[in-house]
Amino acid sequence: MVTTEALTKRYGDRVAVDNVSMTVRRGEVYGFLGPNGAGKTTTLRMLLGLVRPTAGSASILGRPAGRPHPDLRVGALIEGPGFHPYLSGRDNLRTVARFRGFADAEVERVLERVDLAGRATDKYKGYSLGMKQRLGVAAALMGDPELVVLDEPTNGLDPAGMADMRALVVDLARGGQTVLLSSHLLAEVQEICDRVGVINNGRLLRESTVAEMRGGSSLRVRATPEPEALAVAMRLAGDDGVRRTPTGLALDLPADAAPHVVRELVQAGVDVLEVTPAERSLEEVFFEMTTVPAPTSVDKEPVS
Ligand SMILES: Nc1ncnc2c1ncn2[C@@H]1O[C@H](COP(=O)(O)OP(=O)(O)OP(=O)(O)O)[C@@H](O)[C@H]1O
Repeated sequence: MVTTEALTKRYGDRVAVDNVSMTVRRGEVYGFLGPNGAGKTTTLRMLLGLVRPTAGSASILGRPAGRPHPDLRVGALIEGPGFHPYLSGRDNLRTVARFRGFADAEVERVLERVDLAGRATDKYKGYSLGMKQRLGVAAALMGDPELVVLDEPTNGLDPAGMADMRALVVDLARGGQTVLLSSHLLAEVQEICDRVGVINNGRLLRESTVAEMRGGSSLRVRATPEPEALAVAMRLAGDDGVRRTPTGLALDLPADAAPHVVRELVQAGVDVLEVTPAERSLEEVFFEMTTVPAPTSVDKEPVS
């Protein structure tokens, strides 16, 4: 649905997007993940033809990015919706629909889709932030696009608004739409995305499925006495497959190995207090990828 090759955008000396090559596949929810200023919005703007790349190329639904085409079924919400405060949600969407050549029936369809039909006659200025954002998504959904691009769709929303937006994204994907969304929220991406591209300082650090990004699962074991437990753990998971943690041992074994581990520990006379399957969160992985080693004391400014 989307591919970019060495896509780059410079603003003067500043490189906002640096050699980004990414792929979004049909039917997936792709999370473009990175901290503020990482280059997410600039990349999305280039895909939509709102900003011209300095170098590299991008294609969207098989066509070069940035060239409008009547068959190009792409809907987008970039950097918050711009609606008229004194018009109702419905009238705002009707204005958009007229401009884009859609019938009023399409307005009703998208209002239903984002669960705003019941509040469609309320003025936009009276909407909650979550409703405003959903109205923006409704505008993006006109014409039933194959690809929906959403820039930080949950930014600034309260927990209920975030949950509504996440549910809406999952619902779009279930309905067959491909969703490309940006976010700085790892938990959110972990929850709703199939694949993730991690961007920092303009560079794409990694692109993979959420499961691949998090790596294999491990088993957390609390058992006593620990030296005996450690010996059994190393026999089962290998010398490199066991780590000591503040609460016990972490074994690089899948969750379904738990019964076997428990049996072996008990047979060795070890008391098993707890065995829990654990996966690394995307957050842990992200920090591993993006953390720059702290400067040594020699590099530090003298304290005055
Ligand atoms: N029009 C512009 N002129 C100059 N610099 C820009 C412009 N647009 C973006 N930048 C810079 O490019 C970098 C990437 O910005 P971008 O908005 O793409 O990041 P982002 O990941 O979307 O972050 P945020 O979540 O804060 O929007 C930032 O350093 C930003 O200051």
